[in-house]
Amino acid sequence: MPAAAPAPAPRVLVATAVPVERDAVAQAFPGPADELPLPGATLLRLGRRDLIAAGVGPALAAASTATALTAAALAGTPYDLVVSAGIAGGFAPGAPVGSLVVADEITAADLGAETGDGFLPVTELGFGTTAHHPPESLVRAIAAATGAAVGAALTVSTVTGTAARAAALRARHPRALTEAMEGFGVAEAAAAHGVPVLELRAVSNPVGPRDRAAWRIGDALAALTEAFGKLAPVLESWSPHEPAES
Ligand SMILES: O=C(O)c1cccc(C(=O)CC[C@H]2O[C@@H](n3cnc4c(=O)[nH]cnc43)[C@H](O)[C@@H]2O)c1
Repeated sequence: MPAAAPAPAPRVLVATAVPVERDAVAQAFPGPADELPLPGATLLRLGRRDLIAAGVGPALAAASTATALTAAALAGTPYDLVVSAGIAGGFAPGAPVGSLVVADEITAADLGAETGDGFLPVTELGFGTTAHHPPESLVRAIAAATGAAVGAALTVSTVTGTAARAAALRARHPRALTEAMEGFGVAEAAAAHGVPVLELRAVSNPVGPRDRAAWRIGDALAALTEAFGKLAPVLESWSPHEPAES
């Protein structure tokens, strides 16, 4: 009997916030790129990987990601995996500037209600969800290939600018390694389509008191390019058999 043909590499959508992050990811995938206009955003197609600068913040990131997922599904070429990627703030000491983090949990850290007794997550108000969980085996494989630390990636709508807020977030989320603004929005869109999600972040600044001089965006973008270079073979050999979670 002839050997079965190898499964095609998974179709992957990488959603960054801004074009400079998208271009840092694209540098890891040499070859010609096609541009495909969508409502509100443009896809950059590099083989079986599509890259989108989905916008800053969870709402725009969710809308753009959902548009790309829907367009792919309607074209009969649905994605197998969505990756939220970009720069982030890092919580000390686990995620120093320049380091890489792959999320085993993507958490909406400020989705809820403030009360006299503290913050209540939206789930305790009886709504929705506050966390998505990427496929465990893929997270482990990516950490091994890239040297990324594994932990929770927080998504916020307001960038932390004080030590007190950083401490409050860490008290509520002791496993948090990063803070960024898109991961949960991207994950909500992926979950609505039943597609697994990852979040990969390169740390550009510490989470804490506002200090623009301490930002190392260039270093973080270079770390992102290097990480996606190491990630490519892992993604290509990954088989999307682990069920998507919510
Ligand atoms: O002006 C400031 O103080 C300031 C501080 C942190 C981030 C910003 C941004 O406008 C960048 C938002 C953009 O980058 C990601 N990002 C990077 N670092 C962080 C962070 O510490 N907390 C939240 N988001 C961060 C984020 O995902 C956005 O795409 C301005």
